[in-house]
Amino acid sequence: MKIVSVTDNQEMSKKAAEIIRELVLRKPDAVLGLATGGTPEGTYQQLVKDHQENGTSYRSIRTVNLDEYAGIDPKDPNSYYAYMKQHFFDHVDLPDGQYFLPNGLDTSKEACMRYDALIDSLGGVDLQLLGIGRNGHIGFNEPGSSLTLGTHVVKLTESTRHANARYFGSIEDVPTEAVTMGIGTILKSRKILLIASGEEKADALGKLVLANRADSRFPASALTQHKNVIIIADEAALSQTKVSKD
Ligand SMILES: O=P(O)(O)OC[C@H]1O[C@](O)(CO)[C@@H](O)[C@@H]1O
Repeated sequence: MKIVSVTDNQEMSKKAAEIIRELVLRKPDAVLGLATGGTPEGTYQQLVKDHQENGTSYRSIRTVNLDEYAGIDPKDPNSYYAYMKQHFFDHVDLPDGQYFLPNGLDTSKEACMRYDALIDSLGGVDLQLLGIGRNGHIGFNEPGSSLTLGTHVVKLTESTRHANARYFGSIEDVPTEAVTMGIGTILKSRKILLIASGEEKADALGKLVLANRADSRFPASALTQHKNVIIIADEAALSQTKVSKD
């Protein structure tokens, strides 16, 4: 795992966007694995700015998202589909029909298998963007998740529901389940870019940097099994590690 230490969220977002942009320029039909949550918002802002200023094109790019809440209509403003439209899809020239998310309204085993088959049919993910949960979740793979599964339905932990309640009216409105790419799916990506910002991620980052084997109690540790992982984290997120700014 390569760790890049940056000053703050803005520098993290710029560096992450630069890596994505380089791939899009080098491979205009690349498959991008995308993430939601607070952390990647700045990265999408940078990519949109670059598209508007420099014309970087997404015409032939395909994207697949990590996860979606179960039971939430894509039209619901709290869906990850709506998040992606709001932060990225509606502001670049990525054609409709070239972006995919798990379907929160069809959580059947068949639908999950179809999502993995779709990713395979696109040729696999070139670059998977990841955030990290305070408890070490990646995608919505909570502690205790199998480290080999494909896309599947998960029960969200109360800590994740509370962390994400800021987007909902109240904790009662936060779904209890989600559909997520499994860690098996994530590890198939050719490259993984994990971003982390802020003190609330310091504990998780501290554990991740020290991890030397995959342990299902801390799902992000599965990244130790992948040969091409880059972590971009700011000083606050790295405050419990010995990694210092380059
Ligand atoms: O960036 P945030 O909002 O802290 O979320 C961290 C992670 O949690 C999730 O939103 C799921 O809870 C992931 O999609 C994300 O990577």
